Amino acid sequence: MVKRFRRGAETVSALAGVDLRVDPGEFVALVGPSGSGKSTLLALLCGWETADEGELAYLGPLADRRPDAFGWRDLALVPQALGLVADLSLADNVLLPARLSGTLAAEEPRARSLLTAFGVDHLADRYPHQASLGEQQRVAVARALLLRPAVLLADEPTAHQDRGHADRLLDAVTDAAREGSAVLIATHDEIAWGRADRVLSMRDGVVTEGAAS
Ligand SMILES: Nc1ncnc2c1ncn2[C@@H]1O[C@H](COP(=O)(O)OP(=O)(O)OP(=O)(O)O)[C@@H](O)[C@H]1O
Repeated sequence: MVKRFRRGAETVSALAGVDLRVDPGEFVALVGPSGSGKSTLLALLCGWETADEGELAYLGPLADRRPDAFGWRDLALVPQALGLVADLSLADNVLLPARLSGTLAAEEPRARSLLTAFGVDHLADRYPHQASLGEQQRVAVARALLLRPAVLLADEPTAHQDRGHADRLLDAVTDAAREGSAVLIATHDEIAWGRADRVLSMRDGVVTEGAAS
């Protein structure tokens, strides 16, 4: 896939010909310097942006559908900016995918257990602005995991965490892959690279297999 952005007279080639495949059950870490195109790739994969050239195809039960029409059960994203809803409590943010899919009561126990696993259960009734950035990030990951999405995308999901909380998030992400999700996370966290099934390196809008030396 190729993606260019216009910046005044300048054209930025954010993705210069990216070719990748992620299978169900696989945990793939995407590493690369700032500005190399990681967020742009995730934006294409979730349907926020469209490629200028090339093709994005989801297979299996997601085949022949556009990602911008996917529900939270199909694809969940943890964006770099987290995207929590400011006027919902942290618990209600986690439960939002269930509320939108009409399965609120059924998912309440899982929401509670994710909040507990991520050490934010005692903050369940607070609003995002009343929580630290790291706590908000853990809530955003819990929301993404809630409905066990077929595709899980996350942009630097451990960026605001200490090692202990980062490891708990990585445990949950690894579990998601073991339960069948196709997982792709952009990360600078070297521990995450070690836990992934595969590492892809991104530089100047190009992806190569393996960690860059
Ligand atoms: N909307 C946009 N308009 C113009 N240029 C953009 C836009 N979005 C991204 N870019 C440029 O595309 C390139 C790739 O950006 P991207 O955000 O994908 O990088 P990244 O690898 O995710 O960086 P970081 O690790 O800092 O989040 C950068 O040169 C960036 O400045």
